[in-house]
Amino acid sequence: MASVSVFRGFVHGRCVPLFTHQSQLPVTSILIGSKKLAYQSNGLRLYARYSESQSARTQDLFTSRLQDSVENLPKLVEDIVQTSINTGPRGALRLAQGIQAVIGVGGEWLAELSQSRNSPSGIPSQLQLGLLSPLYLRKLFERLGATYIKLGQFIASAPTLFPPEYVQEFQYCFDRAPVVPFDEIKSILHEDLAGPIDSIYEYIDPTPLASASIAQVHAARLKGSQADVVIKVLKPGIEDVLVADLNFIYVVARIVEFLNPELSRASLVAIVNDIRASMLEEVDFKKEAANIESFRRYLESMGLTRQATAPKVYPEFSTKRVLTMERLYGVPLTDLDSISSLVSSPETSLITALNVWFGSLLACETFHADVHAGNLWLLRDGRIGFLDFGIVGRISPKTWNAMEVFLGSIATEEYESMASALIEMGATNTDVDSRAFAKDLEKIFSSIQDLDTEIVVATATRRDTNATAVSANLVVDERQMNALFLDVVRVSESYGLRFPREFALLMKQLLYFDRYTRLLAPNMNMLQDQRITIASNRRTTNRNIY
Ligand SMILES: Nc1ncnc2c1ncn2[C@@H]1O[C@H](COP(=O)(O)OP(=O)(O)OP(=O)(O)O)[C@@H](O)[C@H]1O
Repeated sequence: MASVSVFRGFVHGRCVPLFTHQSQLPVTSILIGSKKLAYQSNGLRLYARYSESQSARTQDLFTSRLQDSVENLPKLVEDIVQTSINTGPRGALRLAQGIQAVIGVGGEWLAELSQSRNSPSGIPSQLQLGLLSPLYLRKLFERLGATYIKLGQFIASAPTLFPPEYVQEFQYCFDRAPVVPFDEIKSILHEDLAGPIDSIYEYIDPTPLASASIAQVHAARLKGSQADVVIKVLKPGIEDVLVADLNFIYVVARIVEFLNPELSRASLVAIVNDIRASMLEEVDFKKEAANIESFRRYLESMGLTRQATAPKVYPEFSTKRVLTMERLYGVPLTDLDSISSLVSSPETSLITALNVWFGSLLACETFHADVHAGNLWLLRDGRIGFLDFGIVGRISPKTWNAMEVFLGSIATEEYESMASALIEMGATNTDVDSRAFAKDLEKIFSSIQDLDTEIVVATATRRDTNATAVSANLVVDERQMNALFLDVVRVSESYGLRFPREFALLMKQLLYFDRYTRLLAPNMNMLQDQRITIASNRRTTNRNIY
């Protein structure tokens, strides 16, 4: 029977040659002498070199790891083959582009290196790690395009997960992406829209309003109604690039998780799968148009159109790659100076934004799941403008009920209800010891006393009575807040809980809103303020009444 060599891998930190061959033997593990261990399962046999000096416990661990590996190997191979088939020829093209990018940035690094060799101060630290140093890795990501720029943005916004020098350097990934020439944009419009472009648009500004990683946005005016619009155009070839890159990243994650099963606890593959699914949704503007429409319907049905809006979509001039929508005029919610010149109370605007967004969690089919400052504006007419519905989440009433209890319990420090809310949300078949879980959560939250905090004191004077009210609020460093939530997730996972994607999406939005609160209403507590309609208020109100 012929054996097929698969690859060399690491099992429990030791390099082992892995290979398979056909066999019909039942599942067994055999230690062959002191040097070799064989394990047979599912018609596969796997050998590993092994040393006598290992302790019995390590041998057991080793055998069980090996057993897992063998069981997972056929699925891994099948997955890799299937993913390669799905990727098709674009995989080869992307590989060539990848090599070109590495050669390009590698060349820059070599040139700088040879220059600094002659300098008396020696080789600067930013060159020492080669292409893995923050500067060159960021340059490489930029050359590799959309997917990696998005990954770069992820690194830049996750200071708790990545070293500060990388977080700092990858902030540049939020800058403008390379501009697609207007002629290419015009030819996409020409291909996608029914009828000549001049018969639809009176005018299109050839200089883009924005050039992001996936799309480019141009200001325009419609022919008949003379309405000011923007045209969001998907950058050419972006879908192929995303499919090839995300499939590649998925395969790498699968292999890494196979070689180091410890990582499966951090659900590496699940994270990559989530990123893959949400990024591929973003490249279909028909979906984005449908999300905007459902948000507008929500505003209409709740009577909120005077407080907030999302751009009206022109479906007759929109396709999968082109989105024509009403142009909004406003400033990001973080531009405090401009906001103060538009409204007398930035705090009221923030409360409106929070109420509209919290309300959408249940009353709208989807919720906006990317409320970074570029997507949340204060409009010139004082309304809140929600832009960019590329990433949305859906939350079931059951998850939201549990989420309400969770948020309420943060404010009231009730760890038993926090534990049962998390158990409710995190799908698991195993019985969770909720008391022990509550104790662990309490430990995490009691560490909040060790966080760097700052007390913000605000005063307000009533004109009629001249009475002055003083309020104080504890402000916790944003990074530490992030770390706190990660700790909650980590400890929950150690109890076998797996949270739905919505949980992470919701937490991320809360962190954005937390940032806006610090800026626009530093003396307000988002989770406890009576003017904001979320669970914790209702719970507190009820408790006060009864
Ligand atoms: N309806 C609109 N009115 C005015 N400006 C708009 C409108 N839609 C988009 N823009 C401008 O274009 C920019 C990019 O748009 P959008 O966020 O929808 O694209 P994106 O590709 O999803 O960007 P990113 O990936 O950075 O979130 C916005 O930040 C805004 O400046």
